[in-house]
Amino acid sequence: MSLQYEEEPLAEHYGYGPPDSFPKDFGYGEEEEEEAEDLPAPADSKPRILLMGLRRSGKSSIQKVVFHKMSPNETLFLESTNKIYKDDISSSSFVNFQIWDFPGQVDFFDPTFDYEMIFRGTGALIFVIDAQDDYVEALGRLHLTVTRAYRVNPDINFEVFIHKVDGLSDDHKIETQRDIHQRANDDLVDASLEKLHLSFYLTSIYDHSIFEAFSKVVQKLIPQLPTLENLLNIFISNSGIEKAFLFDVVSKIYIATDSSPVDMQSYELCCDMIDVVIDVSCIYGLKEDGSGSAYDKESMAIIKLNNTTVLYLKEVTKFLALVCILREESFERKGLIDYNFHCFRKAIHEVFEVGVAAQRSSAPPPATAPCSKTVALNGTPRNTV
Ligand SMILES: Nc1nc2c(ncn2[C@@H]2O[C@H](COP(=O)(O)OP(=O)(O)OP(=O)(O)O)[C@@H](O)[C@H]2O)c(=O)[nH]1
Repeated sequence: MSLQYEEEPLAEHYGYGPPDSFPKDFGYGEEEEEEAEDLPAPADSKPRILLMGLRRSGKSSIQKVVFHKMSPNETLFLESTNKIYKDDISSSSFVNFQIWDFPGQVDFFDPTFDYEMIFRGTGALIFVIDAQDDYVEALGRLHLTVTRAYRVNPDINFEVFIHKVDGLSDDHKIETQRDIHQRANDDLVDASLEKLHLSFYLTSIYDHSIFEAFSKVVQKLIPQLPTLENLLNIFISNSGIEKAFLFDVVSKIYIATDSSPVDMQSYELCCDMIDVVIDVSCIYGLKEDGSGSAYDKESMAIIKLNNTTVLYLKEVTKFLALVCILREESFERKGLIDYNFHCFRKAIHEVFEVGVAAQRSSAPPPATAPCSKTVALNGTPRNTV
């Protein structure tokens, strides 16, 4: 990557603009693109993450902020969604899913709304509740939605985002979460659906909580997660590193971390580092004619903070970066860290190659078969409906 001055706006290269400017090719070049074409997956057969909830609860904002780099303030001008918006993000992200954003007023009794087909190919259903509003109606809708979905596909992960909590005090946040948790689960017990598990998250697009919550949602859908965690544990313990995150660079959601607890500040620090690296790279890293990529095999960065902490970022795959937090003393053994990283990177590639091989050898299921999970090129499961 050579550092050259580039006059064109950032949006042209890294999707800071409207959704259409999101980079289609965030990778290194044709070789890997061709490999991807070996495994065609019709858009509609990709596993889905559904975003549902009442009108104006914040569904489109979440999708735009997390996957399209829209700034939170811009979401004030989003128009109401009036049909299902399918967003296929797999060409620019490790997250090989379609995100389906539903209009607030979905009617399950409408015969044109084939909810069985929709829920059958769904990996996760995110139900968004506006915590700044009266949530009684939202809870009724949540119950109706999850019970319908569960009957069609009990394997769906049900995730509830208690959203817009930026407007609440800390006490109010906890109280709201407790109340929503209690009422939603009581409704399920009344319907004899104790087995249906709901996970709750407090989220806001105005801080990193929405990225953290999305990270957890996506992690549950990655079959290789335990292997990735193990590899990260081995890597950090042999390298004197305190914390390591494996990031999907484009969305800044972390797809795995070592097993030490995640503290929000460390996560935010690593997210900010990715922003800095990509911004600098967009301005100074592209060729004069605008070709090249803001993130490639050469991408790496070291940031030394004034509190003897070092942040170290290295490229792992076309979509993934490893971001580590370590002490300055440990960074003196950079040679060892780099050697361990080399082994770690190789192992990650092997993990995903096994996934690709498994997918190649498995015969495609018939079109009418029930949902079956295979593994996609980038490692995420690919459900076929
Ligand atoms: N304070 C705050 N406002 C938010 C947050 N997320 C979204 N909003 C605002 O909520 C409003 C509605 O957001 P949308 O994303 O359009 O909601 P939606 O659920 O997609 O609405 P429909 O398309 O009508 O179903 C917008 O004005 C957003 O700016 C948040 O985390 N905090």
